[in-house]
Amino acid sequence: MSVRPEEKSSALPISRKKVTLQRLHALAEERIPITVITAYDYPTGLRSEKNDIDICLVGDSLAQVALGYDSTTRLTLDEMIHHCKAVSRGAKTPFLVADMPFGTYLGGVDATVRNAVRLVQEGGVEAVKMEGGPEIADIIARLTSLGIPVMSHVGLLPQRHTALSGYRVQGRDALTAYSVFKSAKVLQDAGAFAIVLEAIPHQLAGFITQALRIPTIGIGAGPSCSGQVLVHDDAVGVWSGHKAKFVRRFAEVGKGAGEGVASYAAAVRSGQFPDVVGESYGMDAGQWQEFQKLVESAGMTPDAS
Ligand SMILES: Nc1nc(=O)c2c([nH]1)NC[C@@H]1CN(c3ccc(C(=O)N[C@@H](CCC(=O)O)C(=O)O)cc3)CN21
Ligand SMILES: CC(C)C(=O)C(=O)O
Ligand SMILES: [Mg+2]
Repeated sequence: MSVRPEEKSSALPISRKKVTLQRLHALAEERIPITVITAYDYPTGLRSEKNDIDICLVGDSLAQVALGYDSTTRLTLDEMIHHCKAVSRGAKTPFLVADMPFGTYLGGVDATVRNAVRLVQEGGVEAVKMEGGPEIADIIARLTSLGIPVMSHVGLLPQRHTALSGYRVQGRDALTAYSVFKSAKVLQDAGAFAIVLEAIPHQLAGFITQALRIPTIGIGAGPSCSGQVLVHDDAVGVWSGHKAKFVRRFAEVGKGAGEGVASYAAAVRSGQFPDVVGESYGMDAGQWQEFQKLVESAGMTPDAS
C-alpha cells in the first residue's frame, strides 16, 4: 500500500460522498494518499469538511493546542467529548475519529468499552484511536468485535512522554525498529482499521506500510505511508509552542490573526474604529426627541455635569 510521489497523479475523481472504512481501504489500495488533519471545534471541523479531508481526527493534542495544558495526559474524557460534539457538527463528510484520552483505555476492557461508547454516542465520532502496542491488542479486538472501529498509534506515543523521557523519535535502532514493526502487525491482527506511525524513520514506515493490509497514516514518518496526518494548528501556522521537525506550515494564520488583533486594538485606541452605523442602526429625529422626553419625565436626567 505504499505511495510513491510519481504515482500520486492518477487520482480517482474526488468523491464528496461520506467517507467510509471501505472508501479508506480503496484509497490505500489505489495508492491515493489519505489526508488526515486534526480538528478541535466547529470551525476547524467545518474546514475539514469543506476542503476534502478524508479523516478528521479530534486529537488529544487539543489538550495543548486548544486548552493550554502542558501534556495530553491532562485531558479528561468529558473534555474530549465536549470537543467531539462541536467537531461532529461541522465535519459530516470526513470519517470522524477521536483519540481516547490518557487513562480511558487503561482500566480494563469493560471500562474501555463504556468510554468508547460515550465518544461515539455523546461525541458523535465514528471510531476511536489509542496509543500503544500488543499490551492493548485485546482491547482493540473487543471494540472492533463490538462494531467500534479502532485506529491504532505506534512509534512516538505522546501520552507516554514521561515514561519515554520526552518526545523522541522511535525505532532508530534495529531492535526498537523491529519492536515497532511487530506492534503494528499485532495491532492489525487485533482488528485495527488503520495505524498511525508517529516519528519513526521513513525506511521503517515504508516497510511497515508494505507489510500491512491496513493503511498507515504517518506523522514524521516520511512519504511512503498510505496517508499523512498533521495537527491543524501546526499546518496553518497558529500553534506558537514547540514546533517538531516534521511540521510544515502551509499557511501563516497565526501571524495574520495577531496582526488583526493588534490593528483592532490600535484602531479602537485611536478612534479609527468604529464608524457610526447609519441606516438600520439609526434613530429618526422624532423618536430621539420622544426618548429624551421619556427620560426627563421619569426624572432620570443624566448625572454627568
Ligand atoms: N502542536 C502539536 N503538534 C503535534 O504534533 C503534537 C502536539 N501538539 N501535542 C501532542 C503531540 C506531541 N507531539 C510531539 C511533540 C514533540 C515532538 C518533538 O519535539 N520531537 C522532536 C524529536 C527529537 C528527537 O527525537 O530527536 C523534534 O524535534 O521533532 C514530537 C511530537 C505530537 N503531538
Ligand atoms: C497528531 C495525531 C496523530 C494525534 O494523535 C493528535 O493530534 O493527538
Ligand atoms: Mg493524539
